[in-house]
Formats: sequence, C-alpha cells, structure tokens
Amino acid sequence: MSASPVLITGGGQRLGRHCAERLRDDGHPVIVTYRRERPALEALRERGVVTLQADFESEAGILDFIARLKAETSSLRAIVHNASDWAPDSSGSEAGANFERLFRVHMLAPYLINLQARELLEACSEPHRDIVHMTDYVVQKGSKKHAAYAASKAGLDNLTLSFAAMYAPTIQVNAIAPAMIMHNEGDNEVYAAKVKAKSVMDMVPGPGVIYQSLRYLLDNRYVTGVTLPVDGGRHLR
Ligand SMILES: NC(=O)C1=CN([C@@H]2O[C@H](COP(=O)(O)OP(=O)(O)OC[C@H]3O[C@@H](n4cnc5c(N)ncnc54)[C@H](OP(=O)(O)O)[C@@H]3O)[C@@H](O)[C@H]2O)C=CC1
Ligand SMILES: Nc1nc2c(c(=O)[nH]1)N=C([C@H](O)[C@@H](O)CO)CN2
Repeated sequence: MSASPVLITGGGQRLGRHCAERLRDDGHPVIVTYRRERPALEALRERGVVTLQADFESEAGILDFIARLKAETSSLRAIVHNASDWAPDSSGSEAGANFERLFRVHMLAPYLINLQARELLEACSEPHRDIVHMTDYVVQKGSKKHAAYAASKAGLDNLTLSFAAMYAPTIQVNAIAPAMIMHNEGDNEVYAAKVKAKSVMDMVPGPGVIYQSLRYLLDNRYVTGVTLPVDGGRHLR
C-alpha cells in the first residue's frame, strides 16, 4: 500500500515550501495548498508535490478545500497547519474585518480541517499520524502591532490541547512556536539587526530549524499536546 501524504497548508513559499521539499527528499508524498499560482509551485510539482488551491479567508473557502482534499486522497499521514497571514492591526472601520479574517485563517481553518479530515488520518496505515499547528512565540507575549494576529495564534495554540485530548491515542497533535526564522522581502538592515538581537542566540536561522522540529514530532510516538518553542531563547532577553 502506498504511503499516505503529508498535507502542508500554505506550502508554496518560505517555511512551508522548505518542509515540503525536505519531506519529498525523505520520500514522503506531499500535498500543499496555495492561494496564488507562481513558479515555485511548478518547481514543487516537478518534485512530485500535489498542489491544491485554497483560500481560508471564508468558511465557504475552507469547506470547499476540504471537499477537494477528500477527492484527492483517501488518507493522510499528517496535517501541518502552516498557512498564515502576518497582518498588522488595522485601524478604524477595518479593525473588525481584519480580526475576523485572521480568526478564520489561523483558527477556523485548522479547526474545521482537523474535524473533517480526522477520517483521512485514521485511514492512514502507518502507526504514526500527526497534526502540527504552526503558532508563534508571540502567543506568550502579545504584540503591540499584531494584536489580532497574536490572539488568533493563541487560539490555535489552545486548539492543540483540545485536539490532542480528543484524538489520542491514534493521532498526535502538537504545535511549533517559532520566532524570527527568516526575513521577509523589504526587511531593512535596521529592522533585521533589531529582530536578530531579540534572541540570545543572536541569529536568524532559516527554515531548516523548523524542519528539524517537524521531523522530531513526526518521528516521536510519545509526544502530544505540546508546543515546541523554536525561538533562539527570546524569553531570556
Ligand atoms: N517566518 C517566521 O519568521 C515566522 C513564522 N511563523 C509561522 O510559521 C508559519 C510559516 O511562516 P512563513 O513561511 O513565514 O509564512 P508566510 O507568511 O510565507 O505564509 C505562508 C503561506 O500562507 C498562505 N496564506 C496566507 N493567507 C492565506 C489564506 N487566507 N488562505 C490560504 N493560505 C493563506 C500564503 O499562501 P499564498 O502565498 O499562496 O497566498 C503563504 O504562502 C506561519 O504559520 C507563521 O505564522 C511564526 C513566527 C515566525
Ligand atoms: N505568516 C507569517 N507569520 C509570521 C511571519 C511571517 O513572515 N509570516 N514573521 C514573523 C516575524 O519573523 C516575527 O517573528 C519577528 O519577530 C512572525 N510571524
């Protein structure tokens, strides 16, 4: 029987893309979701990655994706909820819409996908089945400029506990809480130096440290309901 795929939402770039490529290198079938077509997706397809379009801004979009996921595969080895919108807080009339959108992308989508794709994980013939939520160090601290984003990631962090309790012992549910892993286009040198100095490890490590953490969770059959901090010791500053 062929191996069941690992689903990575928002896998068309940066951390999700890196993990998709590394999982393919390790021989895993992989499905990624994307919103916007681009050359990186064609490169992933050439490596055998299945790509499914998905926009989690609305419940209808989430449910439409779930239906297409079930048409694509009859089982899943793991689900990595990586898709995310690091939107700053909006002012005035846009504040509520911004908050609701981030709630849907970071909480409603993982919640509905976990509920409705449980049968796909249970259908996996391998002994390990995993759900991994990508949260954020900021869950512990809050954010003056990304309060809605931080709150929605805190909700996702709490969903880790609920789903871990609900789905044990057949499915493990954990989270990874990164801090500054890689720069964004447009980060100037002043900002880059400021964020680099926030971790006592004094570095911006790149996505390899996230794949190491994901690999640990996928390979360990006795860890569930935990959040792995991958933040360079931000709490020590
Ligand atoms: N990078 C970092 O330093 C840190 C990252 N994290 C977390 O790690 C994870 C990966 O980070 P990173 O790679 O930088 O993430 P990105 O900001 O690159 O976003 C990943 C993907 O999310 C997708 N996405 C955004 N909005 C939606 C939506 N409404 N519906 C569906 N997909 C959507 C995008 O798809 P598309 O491009 O196709 O539109 C994008 O490719 C995220 O959950 C992030 O919050 C946490 C702390 C630090
Ligand atoms: N979806 C995203 N979430 C986050 C990103 C990102 O690029 N995309 N980046 C960060 C920052 O690196 C922040 O950790 C710097 O302190 C947070 N979340």
